Amino acid sequence: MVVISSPEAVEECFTKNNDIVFANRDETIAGKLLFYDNGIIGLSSYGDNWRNLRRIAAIEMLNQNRLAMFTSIRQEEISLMNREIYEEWVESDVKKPVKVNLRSKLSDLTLNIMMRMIAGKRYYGKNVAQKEEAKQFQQVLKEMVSFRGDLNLEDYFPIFRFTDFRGLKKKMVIVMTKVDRLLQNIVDEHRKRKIESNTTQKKTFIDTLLSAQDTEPEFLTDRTIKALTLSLLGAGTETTSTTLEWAISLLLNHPEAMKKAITEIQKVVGEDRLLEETDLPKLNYLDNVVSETLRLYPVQPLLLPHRSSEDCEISGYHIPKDTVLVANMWKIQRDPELWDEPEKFKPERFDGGAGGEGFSFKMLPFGVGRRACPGTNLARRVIGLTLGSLIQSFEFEKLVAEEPVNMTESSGFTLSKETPLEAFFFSQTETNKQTAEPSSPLLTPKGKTKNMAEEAAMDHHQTTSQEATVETPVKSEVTSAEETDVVSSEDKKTAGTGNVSFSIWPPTQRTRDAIIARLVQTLSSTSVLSKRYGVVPQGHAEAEAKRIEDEAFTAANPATTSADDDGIEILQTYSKEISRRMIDFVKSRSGSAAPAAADAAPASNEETGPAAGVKEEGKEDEGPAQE
Ligand code: HEM
Repeated sequence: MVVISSPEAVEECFTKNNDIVFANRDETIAGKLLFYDNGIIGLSSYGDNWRNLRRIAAIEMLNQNRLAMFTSIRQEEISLMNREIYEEWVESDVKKPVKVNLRSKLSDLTLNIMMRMIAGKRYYGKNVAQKEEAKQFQQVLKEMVSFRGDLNLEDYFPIFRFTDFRGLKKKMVIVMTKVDRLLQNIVDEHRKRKIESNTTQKKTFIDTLLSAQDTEPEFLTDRTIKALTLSLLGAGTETTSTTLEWAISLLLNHPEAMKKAITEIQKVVGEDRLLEETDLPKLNYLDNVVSETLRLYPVQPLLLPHRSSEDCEISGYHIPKDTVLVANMWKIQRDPELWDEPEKFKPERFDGGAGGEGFSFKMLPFGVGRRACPGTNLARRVIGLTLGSLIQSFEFEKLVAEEPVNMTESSGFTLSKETPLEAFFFSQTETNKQTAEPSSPLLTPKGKTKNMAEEAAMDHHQTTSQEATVETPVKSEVTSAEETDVVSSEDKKTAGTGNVSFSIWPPTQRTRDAIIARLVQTLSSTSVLSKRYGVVPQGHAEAEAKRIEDEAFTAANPATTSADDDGIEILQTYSKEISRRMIDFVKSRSGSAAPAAADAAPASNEETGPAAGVKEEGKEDEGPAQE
């Protein structure tokens, strides 16, 4: 094994021809038995299989366009986590901030984000639809993670290859059988839905892979799809949540930095809305905080082990084939020769960006070269957005005011905090807390609340062109109605068995006005709808928007629909009625025959499905979400 710990050596190993020489991975027993015979991206040997896996992951999931399509998932999940924290605080002792275990919250968050992007499923937190399946997933994941600390003697002493020391191999095979079954079920479920719905609509990562299966059947087998899923789940969740845990710990220990981050967010985003991903490029200090966290606490401090595929020379030394190469980035990123006050948390050192010339080969938390992390953009989006949203929505404090958060590092290949981070959270003053609304679904800065339709109306301002075809003013916030308990309006409280339940119908006048305003905007300014059917003059759009909303409100009222407990069905009807009327109006106005049905499909978040619009109403409006 060769360990390198200088930027010069890193450059020598991971550029030019040496980058190819060291592009192999070290094969392990765990990789063989738990990860499809080292068939996931991070463990696969350099060659066609690895190249294809990376290509597909990049094209179908990790490039900037695909990431932009999944923005709403990340924002929703972060909002849901914030809401959960908020509710815990509201439900706890009114006079105190609430103690929150951030490790588990952040871990749940990153798993939910990844699983929703991959398979449209959320398995953690309060709003879980498929509870039994979620339980199985959580259990299997726990079992997989439990192998992590195990040292496999077979990996180090070939003599043990043919034995099963401590029965570890057998246990791994059993766990892998469960993992495989679970993933196969998910793939089958997607395939079934694809056949039944007879649509080419591409939604989740697995959906796109199944479609691609038709064109690349030899490579994109079910096993490859499962291996890709496992690649991203394994590499993209804990890395991100652990970095977040370090970042929050550092901010708690550096109140002046926390203050600067808050001030920047207030300046750039303001106090009336929640931070969004599109704000991130303007939040330089927040970005510096993330970079400085990754410098001090790179989750993969030694990158992943690389293995040479042929003899080569490094710094004048002969390195034989099959040598394992480890790059000690932790050492380089704290080297006093390279960094001013290296042990200090100084986000300012990254003013001007961490990608600048001055940092090349001395700041590489994501690695470099052909085996570098392909998830860098996704990780930075999730970390920036989560960190910023938490800071913006809550005040948080250390458990013991006089003592710094314990920053002891755990042992092992991954650099995590030895003790899970817990902190006190609150979002307003004590007096406000007593009047806080427990139903608050989505927090706006520092605990102000906002109801879903308002959020939806706002959300559509940020909808990317890839996400939507036609914008509609109301949309469901989470995947399915079963999951949706997040909406509030008049907050009609009905005392239950000690719990409080809320109805989302009817919406407040403010909400209805927001929806009308959104409708006017959709009709009278440039949108996919107006591009196709023409822009409606402002005055006309205002009158029609009012009519459409009013008629939809009447049509959706419980007198004409079956009342449900929480109003979700009514809200969905309301949403559909608005969308239907809007489409009818623009079509009748253009006076033309209905255009190609697919082009007229109303907005639908890639996951939320038809709740947002007319999709269910009539075939003529059905069509694939455009990519
Ligand atoms: C803070 C978050 C993250 C950090 C610090 C990180 C860091 C790294 C590092 C150091 C490597 C190894 C590079 C090498 O061996 O030279 C790696 C590999 C990898 N990462 Fe990340 N990563 C993060 C998040 C993600 C995310 C979100 C994803 C995708 C969803 C991802 C997917 C991968 C994959 C697939 C590999 C294997 C690449 C290969 O072997 O070709 N990572 N990551």
